[in-house]
Amino acid sequence: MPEAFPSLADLHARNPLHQAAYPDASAVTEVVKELEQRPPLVFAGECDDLRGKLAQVARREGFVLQGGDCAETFAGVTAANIQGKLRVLLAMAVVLTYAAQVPVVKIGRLAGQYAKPRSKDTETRGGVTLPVYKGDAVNGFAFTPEARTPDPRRLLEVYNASAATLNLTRAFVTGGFAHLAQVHSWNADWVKSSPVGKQWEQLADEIDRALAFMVACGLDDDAMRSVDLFASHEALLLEYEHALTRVDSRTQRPYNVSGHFVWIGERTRQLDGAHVEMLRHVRNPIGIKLGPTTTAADALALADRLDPDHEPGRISFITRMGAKKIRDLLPDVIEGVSASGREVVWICDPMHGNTFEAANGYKTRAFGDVMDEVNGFFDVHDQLGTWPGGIHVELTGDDVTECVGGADDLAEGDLGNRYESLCDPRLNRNQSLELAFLVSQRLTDGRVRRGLRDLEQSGNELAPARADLPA
Ligand SMILES: O=C[C@H](O)[C@H](O)COP(=O)(O)O
Ligand SMILES: C=C(OP(=O)(O)O)C(=O)O
Repeated sequence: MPEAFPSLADLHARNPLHQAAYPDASAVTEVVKELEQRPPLVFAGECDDLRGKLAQVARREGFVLQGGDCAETFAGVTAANIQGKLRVLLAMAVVLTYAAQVPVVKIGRLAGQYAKPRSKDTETRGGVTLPVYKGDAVNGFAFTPEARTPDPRRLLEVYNASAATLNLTRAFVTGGFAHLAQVHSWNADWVKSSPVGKQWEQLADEIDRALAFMVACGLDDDAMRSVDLFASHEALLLEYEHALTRVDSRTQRPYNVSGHFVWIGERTRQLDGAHVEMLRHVRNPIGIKLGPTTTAADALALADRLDPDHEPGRISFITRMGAKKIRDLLPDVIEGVSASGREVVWICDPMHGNTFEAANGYKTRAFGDVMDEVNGFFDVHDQLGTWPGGIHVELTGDDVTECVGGADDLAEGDLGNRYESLCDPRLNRNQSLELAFLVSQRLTDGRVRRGLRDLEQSGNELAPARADLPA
């Protein structure tokens, strides 16, 4: 008999971190009641489907691409903005699937990513101190006392914005927009002169030819019409996540129906904390961020608490150690978890350990550091013989200037041109696509190396000559 889902009061008794300090408790109660009446945003069966796909990834049969805004905004719920994000995610997925030949599990950081844990509770400008912006789910970005006061009614707007985003996303990915025959049109307005734009055009041409060949052979290309794209966000605000946890009529078990995949952040993953307690009861596949202080014992304790049954696909560890530290810190954590016999999904978040302040005051990340962390992630998995299961990236479909470097060589002086993130800097669409090409190269290298190893082990006579290829 599964344990009862804890009440909101039980969770609050654990002193949860990074919550909103609402001035009016009765308004919170009203909002929670209303949210509890709203229909689910996702279905339990879809969460099970994703758990199955993640189990395949853990078995080395796929790769996760998880990406989207650092912080979604209500103003950003427009067709153009959502389409832009989907185009870049789908393009990255095509690069990984076609170039690296791995099935890609696509998970958007979208339709719910509206709340942010912050380093400080307040912000001071010109001698005035106000509550810090904690995401549109909590308060407004404008630097006024009215905007910065947490307002629980914003949670209803989170629900509405997420529903609208999911609705359009479902229409895009199943209604023909994602058809592989459209790859050219997804990015028709991309700068063709940029190196990554040219690389994309070449790949799109190849895909066109491959599809034409399939059709000429009499094969149906209908399977290429639609794709699966799942929604994810950090399960941070207890009022929202709790109100959207429902008992599934098929299984009588609780599911968080605000997104298919929810994760616990680096700042709220305390073993006895409210977030771990809440998510240990739900059946969704869940992510856990692991920063540079994580030990193997921490990771194992979290896995034991959140996945006592060792259920395939249940747990994804999203590591974000920083480019300088990953090669030293990650091996112990992976070895400790692997030694326990667990098969988890390992995902690399190369963003959150690589943030710095530019000389002109912008919070930024360098594309070189992002790539260095991704390379470190692949290096460590190659050395240990474990599977690098995916990447988790903050990105946008627009031409923003928030991260420096990349093929277009953005400099710190360019950051002010188009810095739009309300929290952390995102890769723009060229940087995102460039990252996908580099990751696809690492996956291809790994495939070649594993193929050679298998060939060698099988005693095939071709093996000695091939084994001379670079390690
Ligand atoms: O996205 C992660 C955190 O919410 C973010 O990095 C916190 O930013 P801060 O350190 O500016 O508060
Ligand atoms: C807050 C985030 O990351 P982390 O918990 O890893 O700091 C995030 O991904 O938005």
